[in-house]
Amino acid sequence: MHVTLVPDDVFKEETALLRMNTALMIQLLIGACALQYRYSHAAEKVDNNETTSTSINEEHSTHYERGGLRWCNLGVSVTSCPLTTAAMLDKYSNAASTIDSIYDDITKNNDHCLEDSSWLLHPTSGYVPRGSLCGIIGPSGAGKTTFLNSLGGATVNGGLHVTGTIYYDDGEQQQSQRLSQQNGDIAYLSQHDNFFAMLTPRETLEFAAKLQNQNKKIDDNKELVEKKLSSLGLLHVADRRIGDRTKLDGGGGGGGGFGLKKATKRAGGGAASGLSGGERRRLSVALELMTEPKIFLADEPTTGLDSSQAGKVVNLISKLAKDRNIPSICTLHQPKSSIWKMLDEFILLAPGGKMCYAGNRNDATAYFKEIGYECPHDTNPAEWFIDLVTIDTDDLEQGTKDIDRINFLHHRFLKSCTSLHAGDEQACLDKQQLATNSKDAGTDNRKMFSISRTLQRFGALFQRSLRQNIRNTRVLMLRLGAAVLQAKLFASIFKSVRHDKSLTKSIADRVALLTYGCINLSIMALMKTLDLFAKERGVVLREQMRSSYSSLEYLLAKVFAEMPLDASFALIFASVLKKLTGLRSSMGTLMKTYCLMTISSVSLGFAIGSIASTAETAMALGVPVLVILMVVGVINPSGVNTDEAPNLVMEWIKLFSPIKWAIEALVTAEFRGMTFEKDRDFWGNLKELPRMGGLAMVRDGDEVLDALGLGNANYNKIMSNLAKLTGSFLMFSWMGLAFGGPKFQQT
Ligand SMILES: Nc1ncnc2c1ncn2[C@@H]1O[C@H](COP(=O)(O)OP(=O)(O)OP(=O)(O)O)[C@@H](O)[C@H]1O
Repeated sequence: MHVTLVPDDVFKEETALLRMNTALMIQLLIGACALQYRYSHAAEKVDNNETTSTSINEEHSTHYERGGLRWCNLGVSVTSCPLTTAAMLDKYSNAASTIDSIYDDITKNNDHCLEDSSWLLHPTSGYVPRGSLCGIIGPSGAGKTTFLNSLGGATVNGGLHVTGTIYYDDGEQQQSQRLSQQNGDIAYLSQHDNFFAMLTPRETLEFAAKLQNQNKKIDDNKELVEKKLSSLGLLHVADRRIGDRTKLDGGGGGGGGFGLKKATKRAGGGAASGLSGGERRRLSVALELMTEPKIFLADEPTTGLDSSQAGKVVNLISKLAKDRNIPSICTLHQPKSSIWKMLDEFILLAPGGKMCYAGNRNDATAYFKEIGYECPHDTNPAEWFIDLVTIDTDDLEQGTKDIDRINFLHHRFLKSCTSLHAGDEQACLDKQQLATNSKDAGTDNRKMFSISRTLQRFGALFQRSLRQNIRNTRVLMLRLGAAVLQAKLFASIFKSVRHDKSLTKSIADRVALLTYGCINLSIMALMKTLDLFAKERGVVLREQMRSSYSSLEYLLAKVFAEMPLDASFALIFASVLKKLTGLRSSMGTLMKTYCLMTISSVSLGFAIGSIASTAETAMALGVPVLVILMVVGVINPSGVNTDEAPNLVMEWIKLFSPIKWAIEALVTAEFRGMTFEKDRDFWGNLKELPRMGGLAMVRDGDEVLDALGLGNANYNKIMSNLAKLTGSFLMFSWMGLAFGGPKFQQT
């Protein structure tokens, strides 16, 4: 999103214009001491059949001096609809057009745009002054998040069309400036808190400080982190692991690894198993404030909190709006009266994103009273307003009445906004030009390449990834136990593969043993990677939206932090298997092959995770892919019929199976050059020969390989192919991360 800082003088000129054009500005002199939008009580006779009506008087001069966030004709539609608020006003009024012919033309050429169903957010213009907290309220599905996303440039490309322009006026500077989330100008607190569960709040903030304030010295960043922890009341949990709220144990893991013992001890030992909902929200706020944002947006910051925690969070956002003198806007679900009173401004949205009010909270009740909807004394105004714009979907007759009422309120709101007149539309268009011209301003210095900064970012990412992996001691112990137990289990199932058993009797079992080892390790590596990757996705998307680091830096950090750990379980599995069985391959060969195959499976997990948007999609994609690669990778134990023409599709899919390459490598190493014992008499030796399928009557290891279709196979070549496949998966992962993530719409 481009939010443009508009010079003071532009607004001052506009103010003068509006003063001249609007008779109602006389009211401004009376209310000059007020610092907010005001809804004038002065009656204005409008349509013939209407009684008195108020209009929303924007105290332009006062507001413009304070500066703030302003949007012009901001709308979100499902098809491209270049309509303006004025055209919308015309639609509802059904009266003779008072707007420029240009808008008439637009309307005529876009009939579908006049349909309510085309809009998720009907185009409107509005303003939130600096230093104020504005709440967006409305029934579920009204379009609150849609509106907030369009303000914050967080509307994902694909399907939806955002039109209009957004400006930021800081009330002081004279230069136009481009604002964006990438530059840290817009803080956007999303509905869900996403963190690395194994990190502490202090580490989480230090990581953000390192990446977002790369120009600052380490000590300055540390000081900043301490300040944030203190100001947001998080000092007492600063060294406690954040934990995962989706798990019953609040984060799992016994603690102890990589500095965690110290962290847990300081936080009060075993009781410290995760942050509460309120603490997590405050940590999210702290993360958004690591830069100096000029706008603070929050999507349902009170979701999942009890009323006391919810009040604290809204109070915090209100305080930061005032302390920093920035506009703060948050969507709120049924705010209780204490939260309602904290709001300076509020926006009422009806279904379809029809704005029915935007302005000062104190003046709202008077405005609605004037138009015939007086809030009863004993009712929370927030509830009353939400009820006004709620459609009864169970009762058809009542539903129709509700829709009529909403259309009336929406129309009156559009009509009351003096800033929506044609002259102002032109001002919007002028500023749109200004925004376009100033696109090059404000280069994001984090994007600039420098080796030291790249290393700094890589270091921070590596450390975070390592901590996340190594601190989950419970999972690590489980994986270690599984590696040892599975090796023991396989050894006991395939008893014939023992030192003291006949070699010739164990041919088929050897193939099966090596194959199961591959399948087992591959499943473990892939599933763990998909799970972790998907859990990190929310955090990474947020950080990438800020251009905190490149996809390559993130991927490399993960590769270096996670792969050695994953490979170590393969080493343990291979060593136990070698110890307990009579496999002919050396310990080194088993370790090398199982390790590379595990790394390849992890890379496959990265590749799938990079294109999956959620954990569910990753699993839904990962499991069938793994099954297919497993089925095509396993060698048919009854031998390969080389007379039959191979299925080309199958052969092509096989190339992408780490399991196939690993099995072939292990089988080749196991059987190449193997000779069978021949110390029995002729009949004894004959009796010992395998008699199963393609392996029947083979006389040495090379014949086994011939029977399995690996007569010309070379261990080193297969390993090199497996390494190349791993590289390809990593390359694909990088491309998936770099190009596959959501793209956001510019307004
Ligand atoms: N990409 C999309 N394509 C089509 N319709 C969408 C899309 N995203 C959201 N909607 C619809 O837009 C409407 C507004 O959604 P939005 O999430 O903004 O509502 P909300 O007021 O925030 O709701 P809630 O309070 O329940 O979170 C809903 O009817 C929703 O189904």
